[in-house]
Amino acid sequence: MVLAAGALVALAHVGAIVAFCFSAAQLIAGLVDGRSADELGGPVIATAASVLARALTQAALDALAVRGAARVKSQLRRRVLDAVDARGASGDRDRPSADIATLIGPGLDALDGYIGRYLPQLVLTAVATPVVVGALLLADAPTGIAVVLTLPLIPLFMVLIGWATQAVQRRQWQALTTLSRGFLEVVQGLSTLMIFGRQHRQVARIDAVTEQYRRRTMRVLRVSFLSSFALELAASLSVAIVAVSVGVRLIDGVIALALGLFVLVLVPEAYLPLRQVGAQYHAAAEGLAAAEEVLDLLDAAPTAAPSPVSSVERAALADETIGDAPPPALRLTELVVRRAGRPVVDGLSGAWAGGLLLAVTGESGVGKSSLLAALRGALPAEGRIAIAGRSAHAAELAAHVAWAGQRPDLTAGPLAAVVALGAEHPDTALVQRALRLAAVDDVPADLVLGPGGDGLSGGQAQRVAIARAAYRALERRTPLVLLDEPTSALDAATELRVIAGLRALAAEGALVVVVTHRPAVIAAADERLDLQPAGVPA
Ligand SMILES: Nc1ncnc2c1ncn2[C@@H]1O[C@H](COP(=O)(O)OP(=O)(O)OP(=O)(O)O)[C@@H](O)[C@H]1O
Repeated sequence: MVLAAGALVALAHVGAIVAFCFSAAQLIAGLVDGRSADELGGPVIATAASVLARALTQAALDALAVRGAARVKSQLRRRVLDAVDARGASGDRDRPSADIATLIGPGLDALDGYIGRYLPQLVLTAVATPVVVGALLLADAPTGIAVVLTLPLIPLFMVLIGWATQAVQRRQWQALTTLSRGFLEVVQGLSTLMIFGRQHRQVARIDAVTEQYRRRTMRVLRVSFLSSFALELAASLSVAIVAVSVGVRLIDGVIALALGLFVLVLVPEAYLPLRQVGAQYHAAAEGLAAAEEVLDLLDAAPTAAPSPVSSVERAALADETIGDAPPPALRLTELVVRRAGRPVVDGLSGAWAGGLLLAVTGESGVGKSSLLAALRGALPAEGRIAIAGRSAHAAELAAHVAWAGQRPDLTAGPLAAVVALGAEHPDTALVQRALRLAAVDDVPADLVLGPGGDGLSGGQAQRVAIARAAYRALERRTPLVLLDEPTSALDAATELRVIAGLRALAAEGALVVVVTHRPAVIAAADERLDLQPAGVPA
């Protein structure tokens, strides 16, 4: 759509250029012939009008290009974010988050060059070159033929230069990615590095990567300048050939002055769009390297929301309405959860009623957090997950679940807003209740948390995260509450108070699933699910 509009405006633009060359040639020839001011009035007005039209159409072309680039970038950003979201907690060890941040930040910004300048220039060239060459052939066949013969030199140079450019641009892009990855790693691990007194070593590492990036950028600039020079040279030589032929024929009196001038002014316009395509190619190459990565990332993303339902389970999809007994809050049938292709939960089945505290135990790395991730729809799983008697697809699970992960991951803001995260109108009484259930009585109610829950101790942050899950569970009446090692940072007395709170939460009707290594939580649980390493019989 934008491209079609661009082609129309480009046609008007090239029309203005031809009109300008024609009227300017008429004007100059008229002046040389000593025509009167009255006779020259027409060409003056035509020249002024064509200059104005040229400027206006150029502005319109620029505006269309900027709008098109903004639209494509925002669509691509949204799709990349959706793709990252769809990967869920499965993570991607081949593509760290710093790479993704570079990709959707400076990477997609580099697409400006491709979409905002290169593509419009390509459209302009496709429209302008045939029109200008056609006009030249009509006006003066020998010049037209000379242009037709020399014009292919430019794309030839462009292809040769393009190969060299693409390689250096790609290496520059890789250097930028390495630089941001290294920088993010250092920033993330700065406190650890300082404890071990290794922070200064990182300076040299960042220095080295920055230096590499600088050298690669200079190489890109060198190639860019050299290629612009080569293209200019090719175009100038071609124009010179035509100019000499027109000059000789003017002296011989074979063509009129007005026609000769028209042809001479118009000839560079035949080469200009192609030359600019070459120049814009450099701006485009960096964006293309980024675009390739974006497309790779989108290709690698799961196309549809992963379904937890295997084909053999389709028959069992009907809602559970056996007798009058309430369906279990959670029923798992042959659940398989994979990490990096390897099943960590392999064929887990079971049913648990609401109102219970269920402790999920097992050795470190056995797959407890992965199970919770599957239950909240953040990790694709095979088999069947039924919540309150209804089979739930991965995309629906989050709505039935309240969750607190191993890390509190608190947001900044007043305590009540952090606890009532996502609620449009926080219920103050419910916030108080959630804070009591999570034993958060040592934090002032009016405390304003900094980024990442700054201002709280580790144990306090953990309890505020439990309160946040409790608020959601109470407000939305979620059948499932999932907590991943909620008491790992607590002293024994506080842990007992939190356990009492979790039991009270369960008494409201939810199934409270707690991943834990703590004996006190295991002892207080109504049921225990002890996960075994995949492949080992339970
Ligand atoms: N993002 C990931 N990509 C690939 N494999 C992963 C990823 N996260 C975890 N794993 C692997 O999956 C397995 C299960 O991890 P999980 O975090 O579920 O274990 P866990 O039982 O919760 O461990 P812990 O008690 O130590 O928290 C581990 O072997 C781990 O190496």
